[in-house]
Amino acid sequence: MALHGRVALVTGGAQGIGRAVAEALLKNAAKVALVDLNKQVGEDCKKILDQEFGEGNCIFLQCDVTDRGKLQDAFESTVQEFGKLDIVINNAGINNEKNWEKTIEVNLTSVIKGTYLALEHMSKEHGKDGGVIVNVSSMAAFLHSPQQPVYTATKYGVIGFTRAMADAAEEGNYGVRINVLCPAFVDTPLLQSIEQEDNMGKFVKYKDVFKEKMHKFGVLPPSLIAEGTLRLITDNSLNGAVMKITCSKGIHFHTYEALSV
Ligand SMILES: NC(=O)c1ccc[n+]([C@@H]2O[C@H](COP(=O)([O-])OP(=O)(O)OC[C@H]3O[C@@H](n4cnc5c(N)ncnc54)[C@H](O)[C@@H]3O)[C@@H](O)[C@H]2O)c1
Ligand SMILES: CCCCC[C@H](O)/C=C/[C@H]1C=CC(=O)[C@@H]1CCCCCCC(=O)O
Repeated sequence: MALHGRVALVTGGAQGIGRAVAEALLKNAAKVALVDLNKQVGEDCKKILDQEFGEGNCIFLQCDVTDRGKLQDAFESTVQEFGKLDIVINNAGINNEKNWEKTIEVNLTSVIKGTYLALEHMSKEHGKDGGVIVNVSSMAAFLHSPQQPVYTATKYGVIGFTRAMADAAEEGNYGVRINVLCPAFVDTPLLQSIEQEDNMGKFVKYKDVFKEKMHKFGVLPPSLIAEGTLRLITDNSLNGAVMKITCSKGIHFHTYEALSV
């Protein structure tokens, strides 16, 4: 899929990985809806992106992705503003082992909601023209994190759901490709949450262990994650792909043994 003139919705788009993806999309002449809970950061981000890429190419929609109605409104506002929807990046995520139910709501349940809403607006089964969905998981789904058991579970879940939905989309001829992104540590504000007892709960005592892992494995720039995301969007051969991004191997793909059925 070429990006020029395409319309993308990015959840968690106000900062971090989501903002980097939004910038990369705008650089390639796509239109972007930044969907984020944080009003101030989101409005500031939009102002900067408008200055860099011109007005009319980006909107900010304050929305809690766990609120199904608000998320549906954000999808509808995006189509109302730009006339269509081609790309959805379900990126919003949190790290909270104390309020772990919230972590499941944001990191997994809302990715499922966002995927189904994306299909309502892009799938041929709904009379639309097709598109691409990228769901954001983590390398925590491959090198599980004893300091983040529920975060780890949500990221495993995003991979399983996305791979199953990609097969469903192919079998059902939705015209939509669905891929999953698994970055290692990335230099964003999310990493600061490992210091907070409010986020880590009883696991905060292991924060030095976590920092040692960050030192060992390295920390990626958000721009590299954006590069990988654009590849998942533009490479029409990719559906059900599990992209890993690490300091040691860069952008690469996880392969699964074919089940002998
Ligand atoms: N930073 C990393 O090391 C890393 C590594 C692998 C995967 N990830 C994943 O990448 C995604 C983005 O993480 P990040 O590092 O950019 O984090 P971040 O905290 O910098 O940005 C996340 C954004 O999501 C928004 N958000 C949080 N909850 C929301 C909600 N309920 N509704 C709407 N928006 C909400 C926040 O306001 C924020 O702007 C997450 O899914 C995260 O799990 C991050
Ligand atoms: C504080 C919240 C931020 C969480 C960010 C991210 O989702 C976490 C990933 C790490 C969690 C445990 C790991 O080992 C994961 C990192 C594994 C890195 C593996 C690299 C392997 C390699 O380089 O070959």
